[in-house]
Amino acid sequence: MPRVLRRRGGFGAWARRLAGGRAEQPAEGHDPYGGTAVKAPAPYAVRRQPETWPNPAALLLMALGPGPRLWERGPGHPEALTVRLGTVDRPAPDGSGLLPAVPVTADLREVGALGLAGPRARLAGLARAVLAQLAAAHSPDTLEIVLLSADRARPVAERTDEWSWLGWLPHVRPHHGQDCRLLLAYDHEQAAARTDELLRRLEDHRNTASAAGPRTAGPAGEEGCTGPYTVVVVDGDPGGTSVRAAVTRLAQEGPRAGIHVVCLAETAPASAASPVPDTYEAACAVSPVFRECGTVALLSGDVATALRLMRVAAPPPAGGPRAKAACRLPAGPPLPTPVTPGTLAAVDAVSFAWAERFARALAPLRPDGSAGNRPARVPVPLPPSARLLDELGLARATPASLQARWADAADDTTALGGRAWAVLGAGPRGPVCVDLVADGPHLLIEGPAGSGRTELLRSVVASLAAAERPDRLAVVLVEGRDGIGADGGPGDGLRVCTDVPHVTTHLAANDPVRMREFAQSLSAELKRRAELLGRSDFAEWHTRHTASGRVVARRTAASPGVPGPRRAGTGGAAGAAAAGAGAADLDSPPSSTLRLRPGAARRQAEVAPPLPRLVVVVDDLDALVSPALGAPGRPSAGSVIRALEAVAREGGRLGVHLVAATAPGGRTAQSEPVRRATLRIALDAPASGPDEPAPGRGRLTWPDGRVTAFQGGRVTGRIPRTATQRPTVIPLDWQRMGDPPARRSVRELGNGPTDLALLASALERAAREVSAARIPSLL
Ligand SMILES: Nc1ncnc2c1ncn2[C@@H]1O[C@H](COP(=O)(O)OP(=O)(O)OP(=O)(O)O)[C@@H](O)[C@H]1O
Repeated sequence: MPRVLRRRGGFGAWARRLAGGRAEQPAEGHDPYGGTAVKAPAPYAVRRQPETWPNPAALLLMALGPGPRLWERGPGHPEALTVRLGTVDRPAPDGSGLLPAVPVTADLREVGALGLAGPRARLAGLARAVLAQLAAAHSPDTLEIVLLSADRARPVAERTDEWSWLGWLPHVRPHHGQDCRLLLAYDHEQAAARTDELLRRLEDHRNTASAAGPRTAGPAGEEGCTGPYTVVVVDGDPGGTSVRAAVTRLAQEGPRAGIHVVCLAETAPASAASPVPDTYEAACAVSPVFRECGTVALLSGDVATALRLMRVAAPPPAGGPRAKAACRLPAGPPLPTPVTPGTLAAVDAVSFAWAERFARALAPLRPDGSAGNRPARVPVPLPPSARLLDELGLARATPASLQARWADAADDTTALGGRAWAVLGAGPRGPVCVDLVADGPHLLIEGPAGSGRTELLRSVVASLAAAERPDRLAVVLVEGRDGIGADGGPGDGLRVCTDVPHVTTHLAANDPVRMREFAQSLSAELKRRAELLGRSDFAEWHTRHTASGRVVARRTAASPGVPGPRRAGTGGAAGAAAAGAGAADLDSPPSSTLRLRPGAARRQAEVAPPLPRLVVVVDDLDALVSPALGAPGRPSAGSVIRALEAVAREGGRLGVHLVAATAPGGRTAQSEPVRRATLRIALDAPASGPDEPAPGRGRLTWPDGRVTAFQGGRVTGRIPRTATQRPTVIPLDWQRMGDPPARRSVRELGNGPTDLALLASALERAAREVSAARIPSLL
């Protein structure tokens, strides 16, 4: 037992340790290793409560449990990114003797980048101890770890063997869309890919920060970053000139964006034979990034079990002390040097076996925090394709999950007239969702042929339906072009959406009589709404009528054996409204050409509410504005356009939204639906090639001018094989884990139903469960 423990063991000593303060510095002026004796402010805390920084034994227990302290430090935690590097015995503040093994720590947020140097075996042990602490204290949501071990001075097999334990940590998985299986780099290409990803993040952070305006300065004069964090382990020389420059930039600017470099350099231990300045220069020669570290720890002593932790600063020139930053200027001759003597401690180091056991214990664990508690997602490159159901969070679209969403919408007092949320696809920070009520009322999709306009309209219909029940939101489909096939396949325009229970009407521009009838019905519906609302707008009317409890028609549950709720009143929309929700609110119904959907009228029991939201979805608007010569719908296209123009003008107040897709430019540019769209999407021309994204790539411009790029969610694809429960077994090759995953096209399950068909069937069952009344058709 160490002498100090024998002398000061027991509870008394433990209590005194808890009351500890800062580390004592060795006497100024005497430096057995020959460093420049500059009096430094105590750079690293030897702080209170040593248990804040658990020792390796406690760490392993945290992982194996897993113990309650696992991942205890969230973003912005006062001890976030603070690691213990060793321990020191020091006098108790009350002079009662020595406090044994008081932790010596470094806070990466304070030091920016941390350098560790020493003989390989001990250096690896220290690095393992540091990374294990970080992984135990921070969840993978809060911290990701990136390894760059591409130094060709050592054989790759040696490097992969040494770091193979790290690959088990959940923190090295690419959670932000990085193009690899694990955030590891063992060769130049992988190192370049990892640093490019991090530099993009840095850039994005800078853009976000400059958009947000000046911020308060955090520790070390940096803008405080409250996570998520990235620790980049740079083992030796990171590689060629470009990667070296990138890592240097990350070490300098990264801390502002929560990116911290931990640089490892293999050197002889600092000793009388290799004084501190020589060891430091040797480390800088091994890895140029070492010079960028704000604090360095040099292993020292004959067997390298001691550690010298030193702040790095410019040597004091004749004129007086200089700021550390000054010596980074290319013109400034003085190079940074560690401020000796620093703190001398006994090093923390763990074995490979310890680290592998620890990492494998963490491997199967995932944070269970609700999405709301998680740190903001960092922006990621857009995926080459996206599946709408995944973006909707409905990978398993069940009636129960849809009912839960509808119930949530019903409780939403800010969406009294019904939610109109449309998820477009995957964006840089998760799903991109527009709210036609708050950001609309109208949405325009422009794009050249084949850019995915029709598919995006289908996704809009599907996601609107997932967000609100069919008696509170109805959808009307209009195909501007007459080119609809008869097989009902995915290339079949908007017809594939007609199984969604919210869809009341489907019009194709191929029958002038029906088109004219539709135009009249739509105009009459606008008129009916205007009369019903009087001077109030849609939201006011719903506020009033929700307060008086008269809006949603309640109905008795369907008796067993009676076919579900595909039914409505027989008197047209206005008649149904009058019967359902208080005829006193209605003036005499306007002359109406509304007719029920064929086969929909079965029973009088359920009555549609009078004023659901209505979304008119129009594909190929340009073909309606300028119909081709000889197009069958040409004679009546004008009447449909006039009705759509009325929707564009007056729909916002009446709870009627327009979602239209068109080719850009031409005569449509002057039409009301285009001019009045507050939300605008521009889709890119389709491109072919293995690295090109699928159609549906575009940019959404919000009403305030912000632009969000997204990859449109596909909804007519078939369930991917990866969505099934079958495990995949692949050989583990650490060296290749940093490569982009093999690009295999997503194999879809044979001839199964499309995602849209699956969703439509779940929507239909959910509608039946909640006894949703059917909104009458416009035709
Ligand atoms: N988000 C998407 N993800 C994957 N594939 C898509 C996506 N959107 C569209 N596609 C595919 O691209 C092709 C063209 O799509 P779509 O018909 O929607 O384009 P469009 O702009 O309406 O063009 P057109 O009017 O000429 O048909 C289709 O084969 C469709 O399956």
